[in-house]
Amino acid sequence: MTLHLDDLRVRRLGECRYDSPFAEMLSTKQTSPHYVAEGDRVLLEDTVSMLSGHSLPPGRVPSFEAAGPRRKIYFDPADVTAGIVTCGGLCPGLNNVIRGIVQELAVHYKVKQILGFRNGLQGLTAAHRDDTVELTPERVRDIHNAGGTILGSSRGGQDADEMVDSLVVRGVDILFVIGGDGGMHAATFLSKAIRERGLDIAVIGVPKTIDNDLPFTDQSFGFQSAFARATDFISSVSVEAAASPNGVGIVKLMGRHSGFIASYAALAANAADIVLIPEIPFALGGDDGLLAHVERLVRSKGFVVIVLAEGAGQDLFEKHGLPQYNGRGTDASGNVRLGNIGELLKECITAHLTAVGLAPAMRYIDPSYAIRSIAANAYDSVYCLRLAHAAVHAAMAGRTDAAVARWRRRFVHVPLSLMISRRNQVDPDGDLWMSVLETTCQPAGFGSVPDRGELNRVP
Ligand SMILES: Nc1ncnc2c1ncn2[C@@H]1O[C@H](COP(=O)(O)OP(=O)(O)O)[C@@H](O)[C@H]1O
Ligand SMILES: O=P(O)(O)OC[C@H]1O[C@](O)(COP(=O)(O)O)[C@@H](O)[C@@H]1O
Ligand SMILES: [Mg+2]
Repeated sequence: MTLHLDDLRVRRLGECRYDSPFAEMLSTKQTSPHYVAEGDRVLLEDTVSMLSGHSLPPGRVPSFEAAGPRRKIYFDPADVTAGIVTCGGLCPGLNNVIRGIVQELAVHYKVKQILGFRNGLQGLTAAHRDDTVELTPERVRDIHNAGGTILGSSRGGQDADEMVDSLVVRGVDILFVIGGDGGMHAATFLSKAIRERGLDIAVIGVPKTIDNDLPFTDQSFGFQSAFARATDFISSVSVEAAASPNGVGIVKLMGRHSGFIASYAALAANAADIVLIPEIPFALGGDDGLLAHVERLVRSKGFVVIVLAEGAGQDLFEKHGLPQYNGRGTDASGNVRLGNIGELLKECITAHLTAVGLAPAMRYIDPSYAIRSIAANAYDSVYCLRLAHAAVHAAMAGRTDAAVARWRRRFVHVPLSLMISRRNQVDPDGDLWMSVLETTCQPAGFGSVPDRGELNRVP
């Protein structure tokens, strides 16, 4: 997908006429290695070859608007009611983002009111719109010390027009949607409905997901805390496997379509022999298949440690006639329910090793919810706070239909249309996967497999 400068422009509700509380602080600021001034832009691409491929003057090269406070703002803070909603699966740092948004809005902009909608987008339906939480600095003071979200979250479809009605009824001028790919889709549809009705409401997304599968953001918040926690489980399983005759340790981690958690956790633990991710299909049988490799490792080193993402090997269920582990339909938000690849591997590896006289000591764990329900670590706490500040500045300056993100270490505004335009996945030809191969010493592939494009097609 070739992107042009115009694809990266963010929508504005109108002219900024009010003085910003940050005007004085900004009066002397200009772009420096550590600051991108208002009006300057952040490059989409960062290699000489990609830049020279455009043959465009610098001002026309694809770039994002820099996030941050503006000298002039769109909304009169004294009249602003803001709303916050958290959607989808839990992720470390949700409370940090809520707290950061509330503090920035209340302390610096001194807005009129901040409402927390409960239990995800369900809170924006007619039946639940009046059951909001009044968010004040006092109410959010300690929430960042806990995982989860004080607002609650949910999956499940809601009608965009009904949600816009709720915003109108509750007098909301700015809505912050903290969500993953689903939440960003919902925010896009909300924005569209708002535009079609000619309403003056800003919608700003804050991209959230432990899967790190959202595009145009270096890493989504909470990802680092989540994979750090996953690392502990890999280390435990590896100790168990190493201490058992023919030990086989398997850790199944989250990651529906993207193997970032599995890859990073495996690198951090530096104890896995095999990493399996959705982006790289694999075969079980044959001399160059997964089972033969596992057998070789058990024979040569005495044990094997496998880290896998839940979305890996989804093509194997049909192929091996194992319908009992097959995924069934979709969840309430339309996400495909996956087959349990961990159980499938556990069964196939046990059967194979037993058949060749190496009956294994199987150590299988699935710590999925244990890694995403924790509080944010120090790094993510800083990141969440800065994203929250960026989200508030964007909204107060009348930006809408946009998300805030960190891109190439700078904070930027990304149109929501781009946030939902594709999925971020581990590139089998990229340097992250190369590091995984270098660390695990696993072969580049296991057996002959279906075409990658077929498997990873974005639905
Ligand atoms: N394509 C879509 N269009 C509109 N709303 C969506 C879409 N996908 C998901 N949603 C809504 O967004 C919310 C969050 O989506 P979900 O997939 O559960 O989590 P996440 O935001 O973490 O990806 C849900 O309430 C869901 O109904
Ligand atoms: O059991 P749940 O709540 O449906 O969540 C499972 C899914 O949530 C995730 O943790 C994150 O997904 P989202 O960020 O899109 O909500 C996935 O890795 C996992 O498949
Ligand atoms: Mg999602």
